Amino acid sequence: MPNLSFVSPTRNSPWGTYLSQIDAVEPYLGHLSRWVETLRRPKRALIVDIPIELDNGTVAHYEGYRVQHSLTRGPGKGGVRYHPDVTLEEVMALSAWMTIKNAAVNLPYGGAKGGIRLDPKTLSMKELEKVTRRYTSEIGIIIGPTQDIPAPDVNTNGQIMAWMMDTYSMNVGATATGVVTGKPIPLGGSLGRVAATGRGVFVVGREAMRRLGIDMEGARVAVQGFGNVGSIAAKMFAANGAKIVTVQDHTGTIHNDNGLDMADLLQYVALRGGVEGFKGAETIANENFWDVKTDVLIPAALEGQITDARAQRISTRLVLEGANGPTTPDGEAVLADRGIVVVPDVIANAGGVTVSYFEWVQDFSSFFWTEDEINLRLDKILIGAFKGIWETSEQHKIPLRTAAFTVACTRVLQAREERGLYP
Ligand SMILES: NC(=O)C1=CN([C@@H]2O[C@H](COP(=O)(O)OP(=O)(O)OC[C@H]3O[C@@H](n4cnc5c(N)ncnc54)[C@H](O)[C@@H]3O)[C@@H](O)[C@H]2O)C=CC1
Ligand SMILES: O=C(O)CCC(=O)C(=O)O
Repeated sequence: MPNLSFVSPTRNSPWGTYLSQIDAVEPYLGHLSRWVETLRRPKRALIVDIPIELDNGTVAHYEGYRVQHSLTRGPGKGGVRYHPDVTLEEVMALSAWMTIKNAAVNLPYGGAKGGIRLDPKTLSMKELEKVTRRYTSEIGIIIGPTQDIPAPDVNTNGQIMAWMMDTYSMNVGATATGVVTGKPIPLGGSLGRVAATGRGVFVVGREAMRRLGIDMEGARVAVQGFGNVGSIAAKMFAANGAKIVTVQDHTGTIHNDNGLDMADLLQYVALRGGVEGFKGAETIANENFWDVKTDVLIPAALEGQITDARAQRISTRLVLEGANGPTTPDGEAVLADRGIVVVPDVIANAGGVTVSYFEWVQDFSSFFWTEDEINLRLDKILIGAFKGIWETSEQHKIPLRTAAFTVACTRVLQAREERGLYP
């Protein structure tokens, strides 16, 4: 299985999952399959040591990464994750999924991702700021508004982006708003970016439901992960008539067969940091999340959640991937056998990077759009991209994931071919 000396993926690990997705698309690439090997290796991977002085006076070292999987269609683009389980292999896979996602919605970017192996909940704000600034300086040699543009991902947000933008700007001696997206509005952030990924999950989900004949009104929805992506997707599904029956986050799993009250739950989570203990729902065992009968299941937390064993138990019609890489190859095979449709991450959660692109364009032109303009353009791009992927899936009789990869990899490899190889 290992195709590179510096990682040891397994079949269902993130990079192993990505490689199996590339294997699946290869037969649909025609003469471009000659170039497919470029997709099986990252262009560039940087590992950095991040030493900081903690509040108690001791020195701690953290491991950070920035991987640029592809720069063929434009600058690298993709988020930065803070999590204790972050590894080089995971960041490689996340960066590769950015290449595919950006091409699937036809944004003029390659793909990149970054991360720091740490638990931000154990750090004070001051320590978090130090880690962020040091990490930004260390990766400063490969990022920049026309080179690679980070953004928020798990456990990072507008504040982290503000520190990154400020550090990079200090180092280059000029304010560089375009170096990161997902910034606070006063620093050149875009209206609509915070909600964009969750909004996109809803918009793409609604399109898929329409095609599959699933009524939005009363549809039973379960959501794993109630952070930026999961909470906003859940709110939009509920606002459009669906019933959010089950929500799981890192604190626990709650269930209400009549539908959870989203306004109350959002307020509760904002105050308490998690869903555990929410009144108006029963608490169920975490593993039972996978047994709840639903019409739509939205994994919106981490990779590798839908394993073979869980896929056997899932009772739903549509899996809508808010998270990156939530379904393992073994899990996906079982879902396919059972006739459960999967709308893949590379289109379902592409709303965030699409509005990041709008933010980058607005920063370059110093001309800012209204939220209505942003949402209109976002919906149009996602609906158009999903239509193309759906039609490709019907044309070749292939799953939506392979169809999305066919559209995206064709764009990347066409660009690769036209650029040529020689320096
Ligand atoms: N923020 C963004 O714009 C985008 C995020 N994504 C992906 O969406 C997913 C979620 O990201 P965000 O919402 O931004 O992160 P977040 O940090 O805002 O929220 C993460 C959520 O996952 C939950 N979670 C963590 N570990 C869990 C576990 N073991 N079991 C159940 N729940 C768990 C947390 O409690 C939290 O509710 C990730 O896969 C990320 O890569 C994809 C596209 C864009
Ligand atoms: O907004 C961005 O640039 C990237 C978001 C991201 O990391 C993702 O789509 O997974």
